[in-house]
Amino acid sequence: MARAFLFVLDSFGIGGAADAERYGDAGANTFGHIAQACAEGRADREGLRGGPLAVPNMVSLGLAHAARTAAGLPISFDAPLLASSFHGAAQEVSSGKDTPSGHWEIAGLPVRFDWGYFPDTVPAFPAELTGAIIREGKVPGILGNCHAPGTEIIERFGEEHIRIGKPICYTSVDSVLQIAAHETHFGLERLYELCLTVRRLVDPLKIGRVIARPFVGETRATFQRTHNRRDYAVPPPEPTLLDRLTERGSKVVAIGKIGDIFAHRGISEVRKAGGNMAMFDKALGAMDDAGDGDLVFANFVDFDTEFGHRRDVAGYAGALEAFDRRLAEALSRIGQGDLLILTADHGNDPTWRGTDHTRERIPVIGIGPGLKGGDIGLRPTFADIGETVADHLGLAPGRHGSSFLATIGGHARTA
Ligand SMILES: O=P(O)(O)O[C@H]1O[C@H](CO)[C@@H](O)[C@H]1O
Ligand SMILES: [Mn+2]
Ligand SMILES: [Mn+2]
Repeated sequence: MARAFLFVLDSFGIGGAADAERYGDAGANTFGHIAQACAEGRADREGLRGGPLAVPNMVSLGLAHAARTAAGLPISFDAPLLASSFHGAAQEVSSGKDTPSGHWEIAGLPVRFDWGYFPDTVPAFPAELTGAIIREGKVPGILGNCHAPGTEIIERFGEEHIRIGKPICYTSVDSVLQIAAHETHFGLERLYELCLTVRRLVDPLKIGRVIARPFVGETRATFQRTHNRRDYAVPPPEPTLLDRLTERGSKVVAIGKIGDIFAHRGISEVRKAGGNMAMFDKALGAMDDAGDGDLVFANFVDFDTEFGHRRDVAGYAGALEAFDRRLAEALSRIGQGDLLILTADHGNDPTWRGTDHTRERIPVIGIGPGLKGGDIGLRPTFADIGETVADHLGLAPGRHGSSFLATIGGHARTA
C-alpha cells in the first residue's frame, strides 16, 4: 500500500534563491525573518502569540535543517529529528514567483514560457480588453483598472461599486486579473460568470489567473472579503503528476485551491473550506479516505493571503504555530507505505518591502515510515517533489525533475 500526502504551505519560502536578485528579492527569507522577528520579541500580539517561534513538529521533520540548506542560516531550533523524516530545500526553475508556477513545477511541470503581465500604470488594462470586459461581461464599466492590494482597493471603491454596479478590476506584479464584487449587491454567481468571460478574454494575453474576490459589508469600515474566492487558471500545457495519476485510475483529492490552480485537470475530487484550520480538517478527512496509489494534495492559502501579502509578521507566525499544532494529527495518521511532504510554492516575506511574493527557495520536509530518511540536500527544481511522489506511487518517471526516493531509502515501485 502506497499513499502520498502533499501539503503546500502557500508562500512559506526559506530564502536563499540563487536568482533572487533578478526579482529585487536578494535576502528575502520568509521563514528566516519570521523566526528572527519572533526571537527578538517583534512578533508578539496580545491574545494571539508571543516569544520565539514555536513550530516543534516541523522542526522535528527537519525545517531548521532545510533552512540551513537553503540559505545557510544557523540551526537555532533544537528538537531531535523524527525517525524516517527527511529534509532539504528546492530552487525554482520556472520564471514566475507565483502560485501556478510553483504548484505546476511541484507537480512535475516547470513553466518555461513567460506569463503575460499588466503594467503598473493607470489604466493597467489595454483599452480593447476593458471594452471587451464591459461589452461581453455586460457591466456598466469597471472600477480600479490598476495595481493594488485587494483589501485597499475594496476600501477605496467598494461603496461606489455598490452604488453604480461596476465591478472592481485590478492586478499586481503577478500574472493575474482580479475582480472584486459584492456578494449580494453584485451577486456571487454573477461574479463567477463574469470571471469565466474574462478568463476567455485574457487567454491570448497569457494571463495566468482570473480571480473572483467576493466581499460583504456595507461600508468602507465593514467590508470583508469572503472565502468564496475562486481562481480561474489556464490549464497546464503538459500533463502533470495529477493527470498521470488519474489516468492510471488513482484518486487525486484536492484540498483548498489546488483544483482551481490546475484548472481542474487531473483532479478526482475537490474539498474546500474557509481558513487554514477548516482546510486542515478536510485534509485529515482525505487522509482517512485515501487508498492505495492515491494522492491528497492540499494548499493552505492563509499564510499567503492573510499574512504574507498583508505584511503581518505576528499573524504569519501565529498561523505557522497553529498549523504546526495540527500537524501532530496528520503525523498520527501516517503508516507504513505513506509519504508526507510539506513544502511551499514561493516566498512572501512579511518583513519585505511592498506587498508581493518574494523569490525564495522552498522547504522540502517530510516523513515516510520505514524509510531511512535524512538529508536530501538542495534540489535543483521543485519538480523533484512531484517525481518523488510519482516514484513512490509507482508511476513511470516524467519529463522533468528526478526522484529523491532512493536517497531516503525508498524503493522505486515502478513496474
Ligand atoms: O492583494 P490581494 O488581492 O490579496 O492579491 C494577491 O493575491 C493574488 C493571487 O494570489 C496576488 O497576485 C496578490 O496580488
Ligand atoms: Mn501561492
Ligand atoms: Mn499570493
